[in-house]
Amino acid sequence: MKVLHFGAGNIGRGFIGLILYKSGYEVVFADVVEDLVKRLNEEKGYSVHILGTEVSTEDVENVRGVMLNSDECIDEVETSDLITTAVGVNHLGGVAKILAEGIRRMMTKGRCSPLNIMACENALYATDTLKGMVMELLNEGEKEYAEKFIGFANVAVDRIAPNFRTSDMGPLDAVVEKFFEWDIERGNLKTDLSIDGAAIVDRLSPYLERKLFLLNGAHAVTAYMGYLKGHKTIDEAISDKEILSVVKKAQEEMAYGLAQRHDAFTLDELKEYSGRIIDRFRNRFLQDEVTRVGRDPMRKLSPNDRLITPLMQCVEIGELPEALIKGIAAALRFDYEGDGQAVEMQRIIRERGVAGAVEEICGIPKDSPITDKIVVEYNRLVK
Ligand SMILES: NC(=O)c1ccc[n+]([C@@H]2O[C@H](COP(=O)([O-])OP(=O)(O)OC[C@H]3O[C@@H](n4cnc5c(N)ncnc54)[C@H](O)[C@@H]3O)[C@@H](O)[C@H]2O)c1
Ligand SMILES: O=P(O)(O)OC[C@@H](O)[C@@H](O)[C@H](O)[C@H](O)CO
Repeated sequence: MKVLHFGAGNIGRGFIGLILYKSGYEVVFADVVEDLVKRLNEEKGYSVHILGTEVSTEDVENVRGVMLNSDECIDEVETSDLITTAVGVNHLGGVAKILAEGIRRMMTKGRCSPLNIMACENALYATDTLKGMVMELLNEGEKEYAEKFIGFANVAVDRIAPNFRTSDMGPLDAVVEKFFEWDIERGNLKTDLSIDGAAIVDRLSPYLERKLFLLNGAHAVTAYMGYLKGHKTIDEAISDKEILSVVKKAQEEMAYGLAQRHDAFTLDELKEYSGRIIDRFRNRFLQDEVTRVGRDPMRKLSPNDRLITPLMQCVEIGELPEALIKGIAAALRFDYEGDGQAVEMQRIIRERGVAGAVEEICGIPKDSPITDKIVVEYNRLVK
């Protein structure tokens, strides 16, 4: 069994590559960084360091690398049993082009064995997004072939994989926390999957929303408030009592909205889940930077992501989530110069004002009472 995984970054190597290797897959990585691909082919393996109060190491062996836009990569698509991605949702377009070429090649060669594809990105229904992009590139006959043989399954993936490395780690080594969760939507798989530790679920949306809002939404609030107060890492930020109280309150607000929408979890279960997330943020061994967790603020503030979707869910049921709004205001103040989207967002704020930026980035009308509230909080926050 072979998996082609797009994106040999933190989560690609530290989570997806490791789990699939342990489940018996031969792992091939596709990436856009030449040095990384070269190193994967030279070293053929790496270690994953699992850091917490207990420390352990697991090895991944027999790996290879291919460049994204290469004929070799299209061949790997054609001969893979499984394809996964962790490239960042904004980079799925480049992957879609190669997948379309690969599917064309599968069809030409008469391949009749199914292929499952999963986009392991932090976004709502990223695999549906990828499928849409691939289908746009196929003709009618190819689309029919894809519908028959390619399973596009949405997933929720969870494991914190920071940028932190120590000097005794190899250049390909990855760092992760011990906890992980991988939920896969059953209905869109074309063939059974056996991945150690992954759960195949009938209804993915409650799991996906729970993870994206209560973990990633809370993570973002921690990062943006932490950045404003000069904290460098997530564990440092969450140990700040003022930040902790806003993050916990924001989780409560989002959980309330979630519980109204899904009967999969009770409010108490969501509360317990939220508490476990906070404990994970406290992991000081990960040294997870607030600038990594806050990266791409315009993506995180977009209408279908971790902050604005739960905000609008609360508004729909007549609630105005004060703490979440504070987190959103803090996100708008993220001006880290090492982040292209932060720089662009600050340009928009300078040119259009905060309300104009909320309209452009978050999709909330400029003259809405929600925007007014965000602007008030923005003005209250001082760096
Ligand atoms: N790090 C985490 O804790 C974590 C956990 C769960 C999910 N995720 C999600 O996984 C994705 C990757 O995150 P990460 O932290 O590993 O980022 P990362 O920057 O460490 O890795 C991304 C990798 O993708 C490569 N890449 C970019 N565009 C590509 C393309 N078109 N084709 C192939 N490779 C490409 C980059 O060169 C890089 O090696 C994101 O969507 C993120 O939200 C991250
Ligand atoms: O990867 P992003 O930029 O969407 O979000 C940053 C973090 O919240 C994220 O990477 C978490 O560490 C991860 O989702 C944990 O499962």
